[in-house]
Amino acid sequence: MKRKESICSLNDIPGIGEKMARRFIEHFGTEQNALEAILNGDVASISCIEGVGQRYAISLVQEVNSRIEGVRVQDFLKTRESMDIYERLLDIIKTFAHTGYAREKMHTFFPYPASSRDRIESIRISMAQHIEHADMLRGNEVFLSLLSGVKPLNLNQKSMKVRDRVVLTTDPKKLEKIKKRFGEYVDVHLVSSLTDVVDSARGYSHVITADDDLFSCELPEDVEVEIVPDLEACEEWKIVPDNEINQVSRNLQVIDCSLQVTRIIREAGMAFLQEVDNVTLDKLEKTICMIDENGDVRAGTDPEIDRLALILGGIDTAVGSANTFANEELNNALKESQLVLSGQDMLRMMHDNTELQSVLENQLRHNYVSVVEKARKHICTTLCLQKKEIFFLDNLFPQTINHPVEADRTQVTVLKQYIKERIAKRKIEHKRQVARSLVDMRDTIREIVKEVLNFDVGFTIGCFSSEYGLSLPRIIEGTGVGLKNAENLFLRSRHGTVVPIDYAVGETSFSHKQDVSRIVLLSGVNSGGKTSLLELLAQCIILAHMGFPVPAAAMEVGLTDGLYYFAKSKGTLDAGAFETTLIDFSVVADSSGKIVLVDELESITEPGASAKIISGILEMLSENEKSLAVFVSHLSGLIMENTQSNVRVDGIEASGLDSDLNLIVNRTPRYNYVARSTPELIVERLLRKTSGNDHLFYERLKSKF
Ligand SMILES: Nc1ncnc2c1ncn2[C@@H]1O[C@H](COP(=O)(O)OP(=O)(O)OP(=O)(O)O)[C@@H](O)[C@H]1O
Repeated sequence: MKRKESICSLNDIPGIGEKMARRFIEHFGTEQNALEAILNGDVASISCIEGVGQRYAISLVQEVNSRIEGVRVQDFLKTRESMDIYERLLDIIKTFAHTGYAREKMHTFFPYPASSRDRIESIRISMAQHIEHADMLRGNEVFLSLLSGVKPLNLNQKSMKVRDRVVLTTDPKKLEKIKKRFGEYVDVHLVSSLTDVVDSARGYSHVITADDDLFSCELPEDVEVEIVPDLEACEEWKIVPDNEINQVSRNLQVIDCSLQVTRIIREAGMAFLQEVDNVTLDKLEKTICMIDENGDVRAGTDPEIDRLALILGGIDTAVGSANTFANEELNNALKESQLVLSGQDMLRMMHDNTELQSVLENQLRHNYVSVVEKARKHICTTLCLQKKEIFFLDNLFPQTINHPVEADRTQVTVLKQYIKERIAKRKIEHKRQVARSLVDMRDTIREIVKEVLNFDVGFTIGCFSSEYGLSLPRIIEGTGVGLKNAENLFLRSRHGTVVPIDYAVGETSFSHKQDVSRIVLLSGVNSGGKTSLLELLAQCIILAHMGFPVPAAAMEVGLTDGLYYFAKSKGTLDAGAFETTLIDFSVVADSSGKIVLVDELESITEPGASAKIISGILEMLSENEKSLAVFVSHLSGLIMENTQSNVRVDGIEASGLDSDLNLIVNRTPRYNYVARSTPELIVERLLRKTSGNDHLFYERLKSKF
């Protein structure tokens, strides 16, 4: 086991060089955030950093954990195959995660050796709560879909420059300071005359200044300047509320889902995130409701902005229908118009064209004025215009009579511009309000999202446990493993149902007739379930040492220092590979506590020699009081002939074939019983399934038994 270390900065983490540290800081915003992500095991977020894959992220988090806790994954999982079982277990558990965060964080759970009993105990304590949470909420579809919408906050995006805002100052010294603070987000200009101010201001919808000296002069009516005293020291949300809002708006769905998840957990009666009270949750919900995903003011949250937006959106249509209305009305009036001229009038007109024009115009003016006035009023009522806005339309229709009547587009454009500026100003105020609240709630937001993500970590384990009906094992003193109604998870996830097994090795209260043999040979029928039982033992032992519940109705286990699982080798090995296998096994000779599970080691060489090697290994193991071993073998008789030690032989036996020609197997081993491999049953099955030449072939083989 390694010495415990403390990690206080990215520099303390081996493997993170300067370049990588920069990427971490860029991604997480600050070094503190980056460090927190690593220490919290946020594999999902770390994997998103450019040039960091999931594998690296997992190994980095594991490495840091192992430095802090002084334990590595390999400390308990002593062989590649035990590591494989652990990884296959994780694959099953991970399918119960609702967030990528929890899915990846599962890699930070691993089995601890007996020396880390405190760590195992503390994880075990939290399990009851995880299972309770899962039982209450795993059937709640709304909750599950909200939880799936949560992911780590995206805080690494840089704020965009706001193009329609400018800060003006008359002081070159202030200019530098203001530029330094806000230059990245808004334009900052130096002005020295009223003309400068007007020129600068007209290009922006919002103008801010720190100095009131120059601006006390008379500004044109269309130039509005906001004076913010002590600009260098004022809060950022006043000048660029957009920054604070954008941090939230790009995470809006995540925050909203986290809020709803928090509420549902609490409504289910569970204590969750107690440091954030419901009043704060309400306030946060109200605040985030005021903005949309683009950081804009959400429609429906400010009646004045909504009114102005309606004007902007409806003005073209309203003017269009006013034109139509005016022309129709005028045409109707013209139809009924007649002109009666006196002789004198006629004479005057003959001499002067303008006279004709003025007579005609006088005749029509009354109709024209009343029609265009009606049309103009129609626009004002349709768009609910207010006094100042109506003023822009005073001259919407030309004074001189034109036919067809056409509203003056430039008037409309000026009104639109005015409305746009009003909206921009109003939005600034609205955004400032929102940003100010968000600044206060910045930590709360992080806390909520973080806690919900961590909730899913426990919830994942809880759902896994509830789905498979797992139970927490009882930790006992001494060397032993006992299982009641245990079910191999790999078989269950593949086949759905399996036959539950009772089995015990060593000193447990489940042990058969007080038999406390620690070293066992497991014999039995082909395809009887020996490998599956060995795997089942490994699964339960690994999960128990992780502090997790196990796939058994009950389990007793004495904690051990390491698990050695050796899977079945694929055939007789050549000399080199045989030597390597023996070297692999030499590790079992040390005096540490260990559980050794071995599947058909005999195939490494010829049966006689294998039996001798296996008996030698068993003898060594039996001499170590703290070791426990189960060796699956078809050579139990031969091995027992070669050993002097106290080795028990158990057996899984088949009693025959059922009507469908399947083996009738008792999957639970019989204690102290050498079960035959009964290959004759397989031959029998083939015999009964075939006919003709094949049948004759199997008949011949059968006669040999
Ligand atoms: N407890 C069980 N419940 C249901 N089916 C089981 C159980 N154990 C094993 N099986 C079934 O039996 C098959 C064979 O099991 P397994 O490979 O463990 O047998 P084995 O005894 O190791 O065989 P061999 O001696 O040929 O290596 C499994 O694939 C599985 O389908």
